[in-house]
Amino acid sequence: MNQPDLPPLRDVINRHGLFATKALGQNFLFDEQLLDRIAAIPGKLKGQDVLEVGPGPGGLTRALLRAGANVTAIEMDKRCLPALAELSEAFPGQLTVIEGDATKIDPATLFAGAYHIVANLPYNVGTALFTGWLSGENWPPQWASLTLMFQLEVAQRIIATPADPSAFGRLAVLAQWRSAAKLAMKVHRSAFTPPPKVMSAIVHVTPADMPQGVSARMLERVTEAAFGQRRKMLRQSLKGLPGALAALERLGIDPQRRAETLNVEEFVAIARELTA
Ligand SMILES: C[S@@+](CC[C@H](N)C(=O)[O-])C[C@H]1O[C@@H](n2cnc3c(N)ncnc32)[C@H](O)[C@@H]1O
Repeated sequence: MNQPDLPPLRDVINRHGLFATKALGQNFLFDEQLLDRIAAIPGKLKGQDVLEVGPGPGGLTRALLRAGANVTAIEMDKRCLPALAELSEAFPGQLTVIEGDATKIDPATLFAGAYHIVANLPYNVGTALFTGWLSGENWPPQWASLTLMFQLEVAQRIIATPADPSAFGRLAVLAQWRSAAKLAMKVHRSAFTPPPKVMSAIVHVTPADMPQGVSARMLERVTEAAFGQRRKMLRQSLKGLPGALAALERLGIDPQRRAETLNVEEFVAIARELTA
């Protein structure tokens, strides 16, 4: 496919005066090879719908458009809109830009069918968006995959198992009980302008089967209680959740264990026992 000639991203930034703003979590990526590798993580995107949160000057957006995706991008920073309009012109009919706050827009209202979410997320809202996309009783979700940049430490919490007790917690259970979550790529801090203080990583998540007979809300209540007091034994941390101690007994789970020693399946089993 013929690709349009695009100016280097640094020129775009300079021409539009897009100096990075810390309050908006702006750390831009300029390395187009790296951006193409990120856009390849979800698999073939030709003709597929993609939601991008926070396109900024459009580095990742270009890569997604080059891969043939139809991109809907939500950006809060008005200053970026002229640069994104140029991209729209370069890839006719492939890019729709919505000016707004992604935390206030339900992606389901933007797409008729399945879509992928790909984003170099603003760190200040990344975890909230991620947990929102993974929550709710309806499963499978309308999104077909999530490909998201996080601080490395957050990425490690998402993919953690009880073998890594300091990282394993609510985020891991939420990301793994009905999805497959993997660390797709580590990204060095020097790849960003300006470089953030910490390293980053891209997590790739695809929906899996939802275990039968378990309410998502109940699982959240169990993990909230258990990890809310993670140093305490379950018999203490789950005491306030009606029926939880009896459920542990029925399941043969030792109430003297601590939350971080339970695997995802055990959390699911407890929530199932408590789901009416
Ligand atoms: C880490 S930068 C990534 C920029 C670009 N995608 C890249 O990879 O170079 C995050 C972007 O998200 C935007 N942003 C921050 N909060 C947002 C929100 N609540 N809704 C939509 N965009 C937001 C910022 O303005 C910024 O452009």
